[in-house]
Amino acid sequence: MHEVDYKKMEQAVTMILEAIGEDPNREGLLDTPKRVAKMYAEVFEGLHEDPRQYFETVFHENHDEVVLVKDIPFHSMCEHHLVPFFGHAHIAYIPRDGVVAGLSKLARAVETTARRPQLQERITSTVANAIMDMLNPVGVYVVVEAEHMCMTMRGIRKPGAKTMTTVARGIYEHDDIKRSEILSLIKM
Ligand SMILES: Nc1nc2c(ncn2[C@@H]2O[C@H](COP(=O)(O)OP(=O)(O)OP(=O)(O)O)[C@@H](O)[C@H]2O)c(=O)[nH]1
Ligand SMILES: [Zn+2]
Repeated sequence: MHEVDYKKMEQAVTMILEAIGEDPNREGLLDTPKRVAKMYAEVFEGLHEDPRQYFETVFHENHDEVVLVKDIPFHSMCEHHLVPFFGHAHIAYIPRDGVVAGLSKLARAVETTARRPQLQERITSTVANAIMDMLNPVGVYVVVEAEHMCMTMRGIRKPGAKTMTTVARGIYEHDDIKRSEILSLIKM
């Protein structure tokens, strides 16, 4: 388990406040470095976690059609600007030989993967690969939609712009009908 260096984060936040011309000693800012350090520790707590851990326990159920968990909300931090991006992940897979995961574990995999400096594409592929590696399903299709604050509050300033990323593995790589089925279930 990697220990977070709170002291170092507090010093860094104090330096940022000084650098923008603030007075880190004024009353309202006195506890800010501590709060920010705690906040970063929380939003980056998935950094040294492996989402595959959630699929170590599996169940056996005679279900050979799609399992889709949709509208899984997540928050992450864009690795380029360290500002939030957030939205929803949708995860579909077709079990092989009746090997299914606990439903909450799909959401846990998203949560762990999102809680580190990230790119939306990498969240999408990391989750898909973890399920592929651990459940060996017939196919996995992961769709992520998110709004990036780095495109909203700064830079290009386009609030409302949504980024969609998809990763298809197994049967979904070559089967557009199966992919369309998932996309229409997501829209329902
Ligand atoms: N592919 C990808 N790009 C991202 C993600 N989050 C942020 N970005 C982009 O990362 C890019 C960084 O571009 P740079 O030119 O290095 O940085 P910048 O000058 O701050 O860019 P602008 O945002 O265009 O002002 C920007 O285009 C962001 O929109 C992500 O999850 N995936
Ligand atoms: Zn960004």
